[in-house]
Amino acid sequence: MMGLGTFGYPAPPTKSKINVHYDVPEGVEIRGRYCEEFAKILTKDSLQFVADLQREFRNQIKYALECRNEAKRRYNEGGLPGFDPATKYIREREWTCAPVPPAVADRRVEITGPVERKMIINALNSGAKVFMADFEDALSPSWENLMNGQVNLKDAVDGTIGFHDKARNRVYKLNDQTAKLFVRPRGWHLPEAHILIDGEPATGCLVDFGLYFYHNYAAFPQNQGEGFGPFFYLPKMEHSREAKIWNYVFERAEKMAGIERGSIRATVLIETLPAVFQMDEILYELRDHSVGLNCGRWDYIFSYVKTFQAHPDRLLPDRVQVGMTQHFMKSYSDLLIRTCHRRGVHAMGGMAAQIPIRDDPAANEAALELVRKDKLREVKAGHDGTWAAHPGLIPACMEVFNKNMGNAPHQIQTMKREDAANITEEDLLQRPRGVRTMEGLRLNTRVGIQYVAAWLTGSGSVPLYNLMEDAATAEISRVQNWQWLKYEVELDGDGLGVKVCGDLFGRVVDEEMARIEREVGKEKFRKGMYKDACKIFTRQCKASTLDDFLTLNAYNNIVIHYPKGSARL
Ligand SMILES: CC(=O)SCCNC(=O)CCNC(=O)[C@H](O)C(C)(C)COP(=O)(O)OP(=O)(O)OC[C@H]1O[C@@H](n2cnc3c(N)ncnc32)[C@H](O)[C@@H]1OP(=O)(O)O
Ligand SMILES: O=CC(=O)O
Ligand SMILES: [Mg+2]
Repeated sequence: MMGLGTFGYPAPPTKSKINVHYDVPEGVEIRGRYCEEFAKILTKDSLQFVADLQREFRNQIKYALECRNEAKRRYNEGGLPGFDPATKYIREREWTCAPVPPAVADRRVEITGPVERKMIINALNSGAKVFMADFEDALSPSWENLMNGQVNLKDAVDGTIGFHDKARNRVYKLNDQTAKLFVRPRGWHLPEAHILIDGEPATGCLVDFGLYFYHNYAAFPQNQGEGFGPFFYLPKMEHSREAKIWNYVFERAEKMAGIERGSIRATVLIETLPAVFQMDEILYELRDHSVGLNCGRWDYIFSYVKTFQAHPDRLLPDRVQVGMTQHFMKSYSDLLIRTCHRRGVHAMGGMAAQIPIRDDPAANEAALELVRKDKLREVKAGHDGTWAAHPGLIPACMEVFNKNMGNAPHQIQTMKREDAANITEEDLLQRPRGVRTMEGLRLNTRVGIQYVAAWLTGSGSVPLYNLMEDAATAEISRVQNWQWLKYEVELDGDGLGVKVCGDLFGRVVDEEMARIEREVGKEKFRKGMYKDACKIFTRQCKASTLDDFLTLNAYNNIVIHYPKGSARL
């Protein structure tokens, strides 16, 4: 029989259960490993709920994704994203979203992290107001990670989650006071290849949402939401039609659960360039279920490159130079604040990528100072809260927000930012300023390869060179390399005047692989997946047509079907 690890954490697979199957409703097939703990999540009823969502919304999802392709075609033919004249009435009329639920009125500092058991406990205990548990940028979506994540979240909502780190003989349990939980499902574009519905891979986010909602809607409002919830973050949308689907999904879920309409609340990440022109429209679609927007700054930068992939006049400078003070980034954050506050909901700031540096106090202080500066800019601009990547950063972020917001839970009424009403399409699209360097190319390459290597082995967020790296930051590295190679840009920032070409990139890849091997050590390099990662990353950087998503392209590498060896996607 499958044993259980300490505190109910599923133990590694044993042979005896390989041929045991999940009890599934008609039309549903599970191709992921069987585990008794997973079976408590993958019940017939919860799978029926996921299948119902899939059947009801699959055509709308397909259509929304086709519309993304259609928009891409327009941008590739020289078009620019902009405000939609057809929905001017939504932008111009006065209306507000439903009032913010009391449980999450104060969100001044939010911590994010993957749905890993120990990290969930640490994050909930971190002193942050909110924990965003991530099935997305911070998670490698392997079957094990996803299903363990569902087990962990259910225990977290029930308040029973615990963990025993045997190696360090350390026991983890929840404090009396914990952060409020938000969950971020995957984006619309990612399939779940281990669950087939009517012969097709399920939509990843419907699996994440459906299973989590089904198992937690009853306990959440009582334990976490003060009558509301569950709460969600929604990633990577490009248009309000995608928000409309989420709104239908929420209504459908509320109906199934017999809970009041508007119980579910979600914050939408504005992290694609097209979406910045749809902020009112997105809030409008979700007005009964909204609790704000968030500046997903890293994916936003990635999206700028992707949207302008056929516009060689809009190339990015080195990644490190594309910060929030670039005019297009500042305009995006200001307009987001104005839009949210006008509609009565939170305008959340984004993630500073710095993390604590344990072995170098001076470097640590410098990193902390960068975080403080970033958070000060956010709170003064009018953001109601911000993101931190690590528990060690919570006190510094909290101090900045406390000093500037005092006891007020948010700035919705006090920072209207009417001045931002004049922000134009040109402001939002303005070319970023800066230079390109060989070191920029090298850094992109060694970060990108190491991130993919981690992702292939199950880690979706990693510390690299004292920064947090996740799928969004890695995407910037990938598409920037692609863009520079495609347009053979001149590296104009280091006085060398070298042009990026295939030969140069090949040499950079070889040298950076050698550097990675030196840095991580021969043993780890040999055992890790650096060579596979290098293949995937360089292929994507050199592709004649830009892949839409690094993780979509790499996904087949982490799909493990049972019985082993059966066909993948
Ligand atoms: C662009 C975006 O989408 S941003 C949002 C998505 N990205 C993220 O959420 C990244 C979140 N952050 C992380 O994953 C981690 O901080 C990393 C991977 C960057 C660094 O993690 P580590 O190498 O484990 O850091 P470190 O060794 O300093 O951790 C110290 C302790 O803090 C814990 N910790 C670190 N980050 C977090 C976190 N975000 N949430 C909870 N606990 C955390 C560690 O588990 C460890 O706990 P322990 O002392 O009990 O063992
Ligand atoms: O999800 C957040 C981002 O910055 O991307
Ligand atoms: Mg993101």
